[in-house]
Amino acid sequence: MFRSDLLRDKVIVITGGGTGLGRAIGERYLELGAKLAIASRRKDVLQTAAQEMTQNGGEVFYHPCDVRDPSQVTELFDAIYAHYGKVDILVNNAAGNFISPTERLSSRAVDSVLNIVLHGTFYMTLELGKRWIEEKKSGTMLNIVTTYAASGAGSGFVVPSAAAKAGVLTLTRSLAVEWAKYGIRQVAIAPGMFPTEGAWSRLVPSEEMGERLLNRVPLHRAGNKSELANLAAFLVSDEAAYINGEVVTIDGGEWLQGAGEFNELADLTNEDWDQLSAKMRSK
Ligand SMILES: CCCCCCC/C=C/C(=O)SCCNC(=O)CCNC(=O)[C@H](O)C(C)(C)COP(=O)(O)OP(=O)(O)OC[C@H]1O[C@@H](n2cnc3c(N)ncnc32)[C@H](O)[C@@H]1OP(=O)(O)O
Ligand SMILES: NC(=O)C1=CN([C@@H]2O[C@H](COP(=O)(O)OP(=O)(O)OC[C@H]3O[C@@H](n4cnc5c(N)ncnc54)[C@H](OP(=O)(O)O)[C@@H]3O)[C@@H](O)[C@H]2O)C=CC1
Repeated sequence: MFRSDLLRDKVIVITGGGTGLGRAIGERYLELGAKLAIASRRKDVLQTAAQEMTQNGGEVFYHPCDVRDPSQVTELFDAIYAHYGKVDILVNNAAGNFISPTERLSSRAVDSVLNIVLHGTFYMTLELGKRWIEEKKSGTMLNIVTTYAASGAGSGFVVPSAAAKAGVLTLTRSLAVEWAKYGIRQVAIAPGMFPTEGAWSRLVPSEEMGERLLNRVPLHRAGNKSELANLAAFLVSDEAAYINGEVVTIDGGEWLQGAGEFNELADLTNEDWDQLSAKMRSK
Protein backbone atom coordinates (compact mmCIF):
# COMPACT_ATOMS: atom_id res chain seq x y z
CA MET A 1 0.00 0.00 0.00
CA PHE A 2 2.81 2.42 0.88
CA ARG A 3 6.41 2.89 -0.23
CA SER A 4 8.46 0.73 2.12
CA ASP A 5 10.57 3.79 3.04
CA LEU A 6 7.58 6.03 3.84
CA LEU A 7 8.82 6.64 7.42
CA ARG A 8 12.50 5.83 6.96
CA ASP A 9 14.62 7.02 9.91
CA LYS A 10 11.76 8.94 11.47
CA VAL A 11 11.95 8.68 15.26
CA ILE A 12 8.41 8.13 16.51
CA VAL A 13 7.27 8.16 20.13
CA ILE A 14 4.10 6.19 20.92
CA THR A 15 2.52 6.35 24.37
CA GLY A 16 0.81 3.09 25.25
CA GLY A 17 2.87 1.56 22.43
CA GLY A 18 3.25 -1.82 24.15
CA THR A 19 -0.37 -2.95 23.81
CA GLY A 20 -3.43 -2.87 21.59
CA LEU A 21 -3.75 -0.19 18.96
CA GLY A 22 -0.54 1.60 19.98
CA ARG A 23 1.42 -1.57 19.37
CA ALA A 24 -0.30 -2.23 16.02
CA ILE A 25 0.51 1.32 14.89
CA GLY A 26 4.11 0.86 16.01
CA GLU A 27 4.48 -2.42 14.14
CA ARG A 28 3.31 -0.75 10.92
CA TYR A 29 5.67 2.20 11.46
CA LEU A 30 8.57 -0.22 11.89
CA GLU A 31 7.69 -1.93 8.58
CA LEU A 32 7.84 1.50 6.95
CA GLY A 33 11.35 2.22 8.25
CA ALA A 34 10.70 4.20 11.44
CA LYS A 35 12.63 3.94 14.70
CA LEU A 36 10.33 3.69 17.69
CA ALA A 37 10.23 4.77 21.30
CA ILE A 38 7.36 3.24 23.28
CA ALA A 39 6.32 4.39 26.73
CA SER A 40 3.75 3.41 29.34
CA ARG A 41 3.61 2.57 33.03
CA ARG A 42 4.43 -1.16 32.93
CA LYS A 43 8.08 -1.88 32.17
CA ASP A 44 7.57 -5.63 31.70
CA VAL A 45 4.88 -5.05 29.07
CA LEU A 46 7.12 -2.59 27.20
CA GLN A 47 10.12 -4.92 27.36
CA THR A 48 8.21 -7.90 25.99
CA ALA A 49 6.59 -5.80 23.27
CA ALA A 50 9.94 -4.30 22.22
CA GLN A 51 11.48 -7.79 21.98
CA GLU A 52 8.61 -9.20 19.95
CA MET A 53 8.30 -6.17 17.67
CA THR A 54 11.96 -6.31 16.65
CA GLN A 55 12.06 -10.01 15.82
CA ASN A 56 12.26 -9.12 12.12
CA GLY A 57 14.64 -6.21 12.65
CA GLY A 58 14.12 -2.55 13.40
CA GLU A 59 14.70 -0.63 16.60
CA VAL A 60 12.34 -0.14 19.52
CA PHE A 61 13.55 1.86 22.52
CA TYR A 62 11.32 1.59 25.59
CA HIS A 63 11.09 3.67 28.71
CA PRO A 64 8.53 3.42 31.53
CA CYS A 65 6.57 6.62 32.01
CA ASP A 66 3.33 7.60 33.67
CA VAL A 67 2.10 10.42 31.45
CA ARG A 68 0.11 11.85 34.38
CA ASP A 69 3.39 12.95 35.96
CA PRO A 70 5.07 15.87 34.14
CA SER A 71 8.48 15.08 35.66
CA GLN A 72 8.30 11.53 34.26
CA VAL A 73 7.37 13.00 30.88
CA THR A 74 10.47 15.23 30.95
CA GLU A 75 12.60 12.21 31.94
CA LEU A 76 11.08 10.21 29.09
CA PHE A 77 12.08 12.76 26.46
CA ASP A 78 15.54 13.17 28.06
CA ALA A 79 15.99 9.41 27.68
CA ILE A 80 14.73 9.34 24.07
CA TYR A 81 16.92 12.29 23.06
CA ALA A 82 19.92 10.62 24.75
CA HIS A 83 19.19 7.45 22.74
CA TYR A 84 18.14 8.75 19.31
CA GLY A 85 19.19 12.43 19.42
CA LYS A 86 15.84 13.61 18.07
CA VAL A 87 12.09 12.99 17.83
CA ASP A 88 10.15 13.52 14.57
CA ILE A 89 6.66 12.31 15.41
CA LEU A 90 4.58 11.85 18.58
CA VAL A 91 1.55 9.56 18.83
CA ASN A 92 -0.54 10.34 21.93
CA ASN A 93 -2.28 6.97 22.22
CA ALA A 94 -2.23 6.19 25.98
CA ALA A 95 -5.67 6.28 27.56
CA GLY A 96 -7.78 5.11 30.46
CA ASN A 97 -11.49 4.34 30.31
CA PHE A 98 -14.21 2.15 31.82
CA ILE A 99 -17.99 2.10 31.72
CA SER A 100 -19.92 3.28 34.75
CA PRO A 101 -23.02 5.25 35.58
CA THR A 102 -21.57 8.71 36.20
CA GLU A 103 -23.26 9.06 39.59
CA ARG A 104 -21.30 6.04 40.82
CA LEU A 105 -17.91 7.60 40.11
CA SER A 106 -15.66 8.84 42.89
CA SER A 107 -13.56 11.94 42.31
CA ARG A 108 -10.49 9.67 42.10
CA ALA A 109 -12.16 7.65 39.36
CA VAL A 110 -12.86 10.83 37.38
CA ASP A 111 -9.27 12.00 37.88
CA SER A 112 -7.83 8.64 36.86
CA VAL A 113 -9.26 9.03 33.36
CA LEU A 114 -8.95 12.81 32.94
CA ASN A 115 -5.35 12.73 34.12
CA ILE A 116 -4.26 10.05 31.66
CA VAL A 117 -6.20 11.25 28.65
CA LEU A 118 -6.29 15.03 28.89
CA HIS A 119 -3.42 15.96 31.20
CA GLY A 120 -1.14 13.19 29.96
CA THR A 121 -1.66 14.11 26.33
CA PHE A 122 -1.15 17.79 27.15
CA TYR A 123 2.07 17.15 29.12
CA MET A 124 3.52 15.03 26.30
CA THR A 125 2.54 17.63 23.70
CA LEU A 126 3.90 20.54 25.70
CA GLU A 127 7.22 18.93 26.59
CA LEU A 128 7.97 17.92 23.02
CA GLY A 129 6.55 21.11 21.50
CA LYS A 130 8.89 23.23 23.63
CA ARG A 131 11.85 21.14 22.53
CA TRP A 132 10.93 21.36 18.83
CA ILE A 133 10.40 25.13 19.03
CA GLU A 134 13.76 25.57 20.78
CA GLU A 135 15.46 23.37 18.16
CA LYS A 136 13.59 25.09 15.29
CA LYS A 137 12.53 21.60 14.23
CA SER A 138 9.30 20.69 12.47
CA GLY A 139 7.28 17.64 13.50
CA THR A 140 3.90 15.95 13.61
CA MET A 141 1.67 15.00 16.52
CA LEU A 142 -1.09 12.43 16.14
CA ASN A 143 -3.73 12.16 18.86
CA ILE A 144 -5.97 9.11 19.16
CA VAL A 145 -9.44 10.26 20.20
CA THR A 146 -12.87 8.59 19.83
CA THR A 147 -15.96 8.93 17.67
CA TYR A 148 -17.88 10.44 20.57
CA ALA A 149 -15.33 13.26 20.64
CA ALA A 150 -15.20 13.73 16.87
CA SER A 151 -19.00 13.81 16.53
CA GLY A 152 -19.30 16.33 19.36
CA ALA A 153 -22.04 14.18 20.86
CA GLY A 154 -20.08 12.82 23.83
CA SER A 155 -21.39 9.63 25.43
CA GLY A 156 -23.10 8.59 28.60
CA PHE A 157 -21.47 5.92 30.82
CA VAL A 158 -17.95 6.94 29.76
CA VAL A 159 -18.29 10.60 30.67
CA PRO A 160 -14.74 11.25 31.98
CA SER A 161 -13.38 9.77 28.74
CA ALA A 162 -15.86 11.76 26.64
CA ALA A 163 -14.91 15.01 28.36
CA ALA A 164 -11.19 14.29 28.18
CA LYS A 165 -11.14 13.18 24.53
CA ALA A 166 -13.15 16.26 23.56
CA GLY A 167 -10.44 18.28 25.28
CA VAL A 168 -7.75 16.44 23.34
CA LEU A 169 -9.52 17.18 20.08
CA THR A 170 -9.72 20.85 21.01
CA LEU A 171 -6.02 20.76 21.86
CA THR A 172 -5.36 19.26 18.43
CA ARG A 173 -7.29 21.95 16.59
CA SER A 174 -6.01 24.85 18.69
CA LEU A 175 -2.34 23.96 18.30
CA ALA A 176 -2.80 23.18 14.61
CA VAL A 177 -3.20 26.91 14.18
CA GLU A 178 -0.95 28.25 16.93
CA TRP A 179 2.07 26.05 16.22
CA ALA A 180 1.79 25.92 12.43
CA LYS A 181 4.30 28.79 12.28
CA TYR A 182 6.87 26.43 13.86
CA GLY A 183 6.18 23.71 11.29
CA ILE A 184 4.41 21.58 13.89
CA ARG A 185 1.44 19.73 12.45
CA GLN A 186 -1.44 18.25 14.50
CA VAL A 187 -3.77 15.46 13.40
CA ALA A 188 -6.18 13.07 15.10
CA ILE A 189 -7.86 9.73 14.48
CA ALA A 190 -11.27 8.81 15.90
CA PRO A 191 -11.52 5.00 15.94
CA GLY A 192 -14.80 3.16 16.31
CA MET A 193 -14.80 -0.48 17.47
CA PHE A 194 -11.34 -2.08 17.41
CA PRO A 195 -11.31 -5.06 19.78
CA THR A 196 -8.33 -4.94 22.14
CA GLU A 197 -7.86 -6.59 25.52
CA GLY A 198 -7.49 -3.19 27.24
CA ALA A 199 -10.68 -1.72 25.81
CA TRP A 200 -12.87 -4.83 25.81
CA SER A 201 -12.09 -5.78 29.43
CA ARG A 202 -13.28 -2.34 30.58
CA LEU A 203 -15.94 -1.39 28.03
CA VAL A 204 -17.46 -4.59 26.65
CA PRO A 205 -17.75 -6.95 29.62
CA SER A 206 -20.21 -9.40 27.99
CA GLU A 207 -20.56 -11.15 24.64
CA GLU A 208 -24.15 -9.97 24.36
CA MET A 209 -23.02 -6.36 24.71
CA GLY A 210 -20.38 -6.91 22.03
CA GLU A 211 -23.03 -8.26 19.64
CA ARG A 212 -25.30 -5.32 20.34
CA LEU A 213 -22.51 -2.83 19.65
CA LEU A 214 -21.48 -4.61 16.45
CA ASN A 215 -25.03 -4.46 15.16
CA ARG A 216 -24.80 -0.68 15.23
CA VAL A 217 -22.02 -0.69 12.65
CA PRO A 218 -23.38 -0.35 9.09
CA LEU A 219 -20.48 -2.48 7.78
CA HIS A 220 -21.42 -5.15 10.37
CA ARG A 221 -17.92 -5.78 11.59
CA ALA A 222 -15.31 -4.37 13.92
CA GLY A 223 -12.23 -2.65 12.55
CA ASN A 224 -8.97 -4.46 11.88
CA LYS A 225 -5.96 -3.03 13.66
CA SER A 226 -4.09 -2.94 10.34
CA GLU A 227 -6.73 -0.60 8.90
CA LEU A 228 -6.15 1.84 11.73
CA ALA A 229 -2.38 1.43 11.52
CA ASN A 230 -2.34 2.26 7.80
CA LEU A 231 -4.32 5.43 8.43
CA ALA A 232 -1.95 6.34 11.25
CA ALA A 233 1.00 5.83 8.90
CA PHE A 234 -0.41 8.03 6.18
CA LEU A 235 -1.39 10.86 8.53
CA VAL A 236 2.07 11.22 10.10
CA SER A 237 3.90 10.83 6.79
CA ASP A 238 5.14 13.64 4.57
CA GLU A 239 2.44 12.59 2.06
CA ALA A 240 -0.09 14.14 4.46
CA ALA A 241 1.94 17.34 4.98
CA TYR A 242 -1.00 19.62 4.14
CA ILE A 243 -3.43 17.95 6.57
CA ASN A 244 -3.42 20.00 9.76
CA GLY A 245 -5.95 20.10 12.58
CA GLU A 246 -8.17 17.42 11.08
CA VAL A 247 -9.65 14.37 12.75
CA VAL A 248 -10.29 11.30 10.61
CA THR A 249 -13.03 8.94 11.78
CA ILE A 250 -12.54 5.22 11.08
CA ASP A 251 -15.61 3.39 12.36
CA GLY A 252 -17.42 1.61 9.51
CA GLY A 253 -20.06 4.35 9.55
CA GLU A 254 -21.07 3.69 13.17
CA TRP A 255 -21.49 7.27 14.35
CA LEU A 256 -23.59 8.18 11.33
CA GLN A 257 -25.85 5.21 12.04
CA GLY A 258 -26.84 6.86 15.31
CA ALA A 259 -27.13 10.32 13.76
CA GLY A 260 -29.67 9.72 10.96
CA GLU A 261 -33.26 9.92 12.15
CA PHE A 262 -34.50 6.97 10.08
CA ASN A 263 -31.39 4.78 9.98
CA GLU A 264 -32.93 2.18 12.30
CA LEU A 265 -35.35 1.31 9.50
CA ALA A 266 -32.50 -0.84 8.20
CA ASP A 267 -33.89 -3.51 10.57
CA LEU A 268 -37.12 -3.82 8.55
CA THR A 269 -37.54 -6.84 6.26
CA ASN A 270 -38.89 -6.69 2.69
CA GLU A 271 -42.18 -8.06 4.06
CA ASP A 272 -42.29 -5.26 6.65
CA TRP A 273 -41.78 -2.75 3.83
CA ASP A 274 -44.50 -4.36 1.71
CA GLN A 275 -46.97 -4.00 4.57
CA LEU A 276 -45.96 -0.45 5.46
CA SER A 277 -45.98 0.63 1.86
CA ALA A 278 -49.45 -0.81 1.29
CA LYS A 279 -50.71 0.89 4.43
CA MET A 280 -49.27 4.28 3.46
CA ARG A 281 -50.54 4.10 -0.11
CA SER A 282 -54.04 3.19 1.08
CA LYS A 283 -54.37 6.52 2.93
C1 LIG B 1 -16.79 -0.52 22.81
C2 LIG B 1 -16.22 -0.13 21.52
C3 LIG B 1 -15.26 0.98 21.58
C4 LIG B 1 -15.96 2.26 21.77
C5 LIG B 1 -15.05 3.39 21.87
C6 LIG B 1 -14.26 3.42 23.12
C7 LIG B 1 -13.46 4.64 23.16
C8 LIG B 1 -12.36 4.64 24.12
C9 LIG B 1 -11.65 3.60 24.38
C10 LIG B 1 -10.54 3.63 25.32
O1 LIG B 1 -10.10 4.59 25.88
S1 LIG B 1 -9.94 2.09 25.52
C11 LIG B 1 -8.59 2.20 26.62
C12 LIG B 1 -8.84 1.26 27.69
N1 LIG B 1 -7.58 1.02 28.38
C13 LIG B 1 -7.36 1.43 29.61
O2 LIG B 1 -8.20 2.00 30.29
C14 LIG B 1 -5.98 1.14 30.13
C15 LIG B 1 -5.60 1.92 31.34
N2 LIG B 1 -6.62 1.87 32.39
C16 LIG B 1 -6.33 1.74 33.72
O3 LIG B 1 -5.19 1.65 34.10
C17 LIG B 1 -7.49 1.74 34.70
O4 LIG B 1 -8.63 1.22 34.11
C18 LIG B 1 -7.79 3.18 35.25
C19 LIG B 1 -8.87 3.03 36.33
C20 LIG B 1 -8.28 4.13 34.15
C21 LIG B 1 -6.56 3.82 35.88
O5 LIG B 1 -5.88 2.92 36.70
P1 LIG B 1 -5.24 3.41 38.13
O6 LIG B 1 -4.42 2.26 38.62
O7 LIG B 1 -4.63 4.71 38.02
O8 LIG B 1 -6.52 3.62 38.98
P2 LIG B 1 -7.14 2.79 40.19
O9 LIG B 1 -6.35 3.13 41.41
O10 LIG B 1 -7.32 1.36 39.86
O11 LIG B 1 -8.58 3.46 40.28
C22 LIG B 1 -8.70 4.88 40.46
C23 LIG B 1 -10.15 5.14 40.89
O12 LIG B 1 -11.02 4.73 39.85
C24 LIG B 1 -11.97 3.79 40.35
N3 LIG B 1 -12.33 2.83 39.31
C25 LIG B 1 -11.51 2.03 38.64
N4 LIG B 1 -12.20 1.25 37.80
C26 LIG B 1 -13.49 1.56 37.97
C27 LIG B 1 -14.72 1.08 37.39
N5 LIG B 1 -14.72 0.12 36.46
N6 LIG B 1 -15.87 1.64 37.79
C28 LIG B 1 -15.89 2.61 38.72
N7 LIG B 1 -14.76 3.11 39.32
C29 LIG B 1 -13.60 2.58 38.95
C30 LIG B 1 -11.27 3.13 41.51
O13 LIG B 1 -12.17 2.54 42.42
C31 LIG B 1 -10.52 4.33 42.11
O14 LIG B 1 -11.39 5.13 42.85
P3 LIG B 1 -11.45 5.09 44.48
O15 LIG B 1 -12.05 3.74 44.81
O16 LIG B 1 -10.05 5.23 44.97
O17 LIG B 1 -12.34 6.22 44.86
N1 LIG C 1 -10.00 -0.16 21.07
C1 LIG C 1 -10.98 0.63 20.64
O1 LIG C 1 -12.01 0.19 20.14
C2 LIG C 1 -10.82 2.11 20.74
C3 LIG C 1 -9.67 2.69 21.26
N2 LIG C 1 -9.55 4.05 21.25
C4 LIG C 1 -8.32 4.67 21.71
O2 LIG C 1 -7.21 3.95 21.22
C5 LIG C 1 -6.12 4.09 22.12
C6 LIG C 1 -5.55 2.74 22.46
O3 LIG C 1 -6.54 1.97 23.12
P1 LIG C 1 -6.48 0.37 23.16
O4 LIG C 1 -5.28 -0.08 22.42
O5 LIG C 1 -7.78 -0.14 22.76
O6 LIG C 1 -6.34 0.09 24.72
P2 LIG C 1 -5.09 -0.35 25.64
O7 LIG C 1 -5.63 -0.48 27.02
O8 LIG C 1 -4.39 -1.51 25.03
O9 LIG C 1 -4.12 0.90 25.55
C7 LIG C 1 -3.97 1.87 26.52
C8 LIG C 1 -2.49 2.07 26.71
O10 LIG C 1 -2.28 3.24 27.50
C9 LIG C 1 -1.26 2.97 28.43
N3 LIG C 1 -1.46 3.84 29.58
C10 LIG C 1 -2.56 3.89 30.37
N4 LIG C 1 -2.35 4.78 31.36
C11 LIG C 1 -1.13 5.31 31.16
C12 LIG C 1 -0.37 6.28 31.86
N5 LIG C 1 -0.83 6.89 32.96
N6 LIG C 1 0.87 6.60 31.39
C13 LIG C 1 1.34 5.98 30.28
N7 LIG C 1 0.67 5.05 29.58
C14 LIG C 1 -0.55 4.72 30.03
C15 LIG C 1 -1.42 1.50 28.79
O11 LIG C 1 -0.20 0.93 29.24
P3 LIG C 1 0.17 0.77 30.80
O12 LIG C 1 -1.00 0.14 31.47
O13 LIG C 1 1.42 -0.04 30.78
O14 LIG C 1 0.44 2.16 31.31
C16 LIG C 1 -1.82 0.91 27.44
O15 LIG C 1 -0.67 0.51 26.74
C17 LIG C 1 -6.65 4.88 23.30
O16 LIG C 1 -6.37 6.25 23.13
C18 LIG C 1 -8.14 4.67 23.21
O17 LIG C 1 -8.87 5.69 23.82
C19 LIG C 1 -10.52 4.88 20.77
C20 LIG C 1 -11.69 4.34 20.29
C21 LIG C 1 -11.93 2.93 20.23
